[in-house]
Amino acid sequence: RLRLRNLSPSKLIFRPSASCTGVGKKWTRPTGYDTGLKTYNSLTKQKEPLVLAQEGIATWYSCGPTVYDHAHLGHACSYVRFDIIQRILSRVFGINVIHVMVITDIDDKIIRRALEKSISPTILARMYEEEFKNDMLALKVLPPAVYLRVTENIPQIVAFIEGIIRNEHAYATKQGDVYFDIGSIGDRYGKLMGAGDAAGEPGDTEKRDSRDFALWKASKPQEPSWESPWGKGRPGWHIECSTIASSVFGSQLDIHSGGVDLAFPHHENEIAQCEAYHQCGQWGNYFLHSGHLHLKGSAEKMSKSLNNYITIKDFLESYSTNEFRMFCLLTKYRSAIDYSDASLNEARSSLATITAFTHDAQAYMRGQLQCQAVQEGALWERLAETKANVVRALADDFDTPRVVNAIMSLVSHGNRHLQPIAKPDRSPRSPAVFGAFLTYIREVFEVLGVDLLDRKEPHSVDSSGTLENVVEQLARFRSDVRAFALSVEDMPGEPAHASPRPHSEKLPLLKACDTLRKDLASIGVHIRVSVCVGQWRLPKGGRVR
Ligand SMILES: Nc1ncnc2c1ncn2[C@@H]1O[C@H](COP(=O)(O)OP(=O)(O)OP(=O)(O)O)[C@@H](O)[C@H]1O
Ligand SMILES: [Zn+2]
Repeated sequence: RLRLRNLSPSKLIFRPSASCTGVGKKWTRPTGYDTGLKTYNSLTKQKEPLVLAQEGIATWYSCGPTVYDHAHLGHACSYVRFDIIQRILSRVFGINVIHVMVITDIDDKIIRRALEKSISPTILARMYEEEFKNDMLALKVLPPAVYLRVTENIPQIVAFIEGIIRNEHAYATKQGDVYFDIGSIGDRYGKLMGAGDAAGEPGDTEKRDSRDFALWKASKPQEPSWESPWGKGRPGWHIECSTIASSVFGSQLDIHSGGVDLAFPHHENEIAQCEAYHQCGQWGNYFLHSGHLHLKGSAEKMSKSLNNYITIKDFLESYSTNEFRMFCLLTKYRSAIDYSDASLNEARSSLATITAFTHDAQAYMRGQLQCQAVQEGALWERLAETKANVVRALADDFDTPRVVNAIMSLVSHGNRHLQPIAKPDRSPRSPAVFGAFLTYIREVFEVLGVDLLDRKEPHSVDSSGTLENVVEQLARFRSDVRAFALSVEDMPGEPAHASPRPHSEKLPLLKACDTLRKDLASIGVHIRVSVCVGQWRLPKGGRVR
């Protein structure tokens, strides 16, 4: 253990004071800082109060991708969902999340794919790692505090295995493999998912128990390998995560995350290794698992190995980052999610409804949209209720569908008051409360990583900004012309009580205004009839097609 500490510089920077708790198989509620939130813990299969070892800090380890192919929407879904949770923890509840992610840059699939392509496994892995990071940036996933590669942590992994052997929970075989000795921890194996498949990994006949899994694999010809006390070889899969998480966070971890497929055997084995190495009863306090993304109608998850995937890049040709996030927000992070054009269109249309409301609220605030008087007090109350409901939903296992529902209901409430009226009305106006609706809705989505302002690349901001100005000028001009056409002068010889009608000479002007409105509508720019100034709405993306 001392050797590992010496080899791991990150330990010098951050070492939590709390040590791991718990004995036996049963989960022990951690001691420390109660966040007031509840989260579903796969260790207990129920929601538990989220208690962190240190006030205001969450140590979080997540399994990263195995980089041998393009990242797909399954990955996107898992990492976006956890990004949303981390944003909620930090931006709503003020918790500093220290997130560490491993990049699996050596394993059987990488070696196989590199051989097929006749390139080195390192080159292959770096290529797809870079692509993964760029895809995550495109999806606005906040990067972890640090990415750590397996191949850059081999001495730490060797030292960690030595520690487990020293504690008599692992053994080396004559062939130069090292196995975890499941029998040595008795019935404590299986605290996450149960004892699992009795057959275990296929392999060495020198295994003491068929369930024993590899910590170190003796090298085969043509495979990358590293020196070790057991001869040349490379790490098994699970040991990378136990070592890297421990090298940064020590013997105790608040939160561990990954897709649900990783719960067994990967996370189960990580737990066994860490508790054997640190000689403690509860290394990771909370295990969070995200549900799988499936192509609609398919029972299988989207997967590189099944070759049934859509890459993130291809997806972003047709849909936006905001739309993908909204698609993720509409389901709970733990549930399986069906991918189809219909579900993406539902996300698109929810976003469009919210954006339309923000435009209408702005038009109302500018005085471009005239509506009937509103009961302002009731609107303020409604806003306060929504705020409280949103925080309650977020604190209840990060229930984002409930949050979206609460916001949609606020929007439809606001929309009911923003119906344009055709006749001037001198009743009092309430712009401030609509401003409050608008900023609150923007803030909530900003926290969740959806940018309602939809800021574009600089060049498109310019062109859409110019277009907005042109359309605004046009709407104003049309509105002035229309007001003039509708104005009624006293006509000599007509009785004062005659119903006011525009002069017949002005009728072509009114017709032209109408035609302009219809023509603009056909290209997606909607001018809503209002007595004051024309209010218009641009099509999505600010482009006139
Ligand atoms: N279809 C999916 N839905 C949700 N999460 C997924 C999906 N596919 C992979 N993940 C998650 O993405 C993360 C990285 O996965 P990894 O690169 O190890 O993929 P994998 O499961 O090996 O991929 P594949 O099955 O495509 O080969 C893991 O947490 C995994 O659970
Ligand atoms: Zn892992």
